[in-house]
Amino acid sequence: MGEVAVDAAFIQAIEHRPKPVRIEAEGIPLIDLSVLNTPDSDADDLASLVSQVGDASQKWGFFQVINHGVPLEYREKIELASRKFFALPKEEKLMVGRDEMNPLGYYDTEHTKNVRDWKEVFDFAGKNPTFIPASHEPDDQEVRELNNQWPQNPPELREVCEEYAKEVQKLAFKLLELIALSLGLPKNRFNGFFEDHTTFIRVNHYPPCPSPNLALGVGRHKDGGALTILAQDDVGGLQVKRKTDGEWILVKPTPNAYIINVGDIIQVWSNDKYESVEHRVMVNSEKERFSIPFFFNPAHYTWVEPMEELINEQNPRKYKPYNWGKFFTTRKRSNFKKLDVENLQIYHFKIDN
Ligand SMILES: O=C(O)CCC(=O)C(=O)O
Ligand SMILES: [Fe+2]
Repeated sequence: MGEVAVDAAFIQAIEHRPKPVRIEAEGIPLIDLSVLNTPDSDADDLASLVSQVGDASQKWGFFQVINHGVPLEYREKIELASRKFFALPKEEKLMVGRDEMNPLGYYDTEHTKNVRDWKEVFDFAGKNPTFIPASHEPDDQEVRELNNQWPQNPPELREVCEEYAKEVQKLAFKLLELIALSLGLPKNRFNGFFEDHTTFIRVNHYPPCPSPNLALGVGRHKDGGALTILAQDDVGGLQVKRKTDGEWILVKPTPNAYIINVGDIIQVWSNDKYESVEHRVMVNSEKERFSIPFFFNPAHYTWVEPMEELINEQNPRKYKPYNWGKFFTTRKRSNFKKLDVENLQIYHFKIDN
């Protein structure tokens, strides 16, 4: 049986394994952001863009953007440098290994829903230092300072990562404003939550896998933060769970586009108008794949709750407030070690109306 060539820790339950027939996304909207970078664009063009973002966030929770204003050279440089980093011997990569104290750096044993992912990652924070709660314990008020860990090799990794993060952050704020407008809120309604943001950027490397029918690069999950801005290479493997029928849809790579998805925080802010949609990553036996998600997250002390302006008698509040930093640290715990309990999810804060 050539089938089982991977460690049992990687094997998905039968119902979560990828199917041999793959459906490609026709439906994931492709949105042109050039209006944002055209100084004399008119109000109608902006209104049309806002409604496209709103429709896509509501129907799919996912969309791709082109003409997004992030110069291609930054993306090419980080891709090249991270290829060099992942090609290093494991011992060298582990010199910047993540541990329970510092969740930033190199890591190859992440578990999603308690099954090991077929990948290795390098995480760095968008702001250095970044502050998060010292523990997941609700009564512990202590705050921990996180610092990025940079490897010696390749020497340019630090600079290209920092430059990339700076550029993508500009796009993140533009998208945040479009989403606010699409909900009928003032453009800068969410901006204040991001002053001390806890954004982190992950470089994912998915090596070829001898049993792509049994394992996943990342198991099914929803992104816990506000927004994710993902660069994927031309190999493909990201699948999104279509809201209409629950089918897994492959997101076909579009050169130089970014894939955007609304995370759990926007779901809560929008009081469920928008939904953070489940996705996962398939691996294949021939090609390695690289992807770079930028997880745009608010300050750790943010209390996440539905926007007052969106709540009324017909549309009552659907969530109790929760603390983002505690949510984040609780989640991090479960992907560091295999826990017997279910991962913390936003529905744990749901109010039964
Ligand atoms: O690699 C990808 O395409 C997506 C990765 C992802 O969903 C994640 O890291 O949260
Ligand atoms: Fe994700």
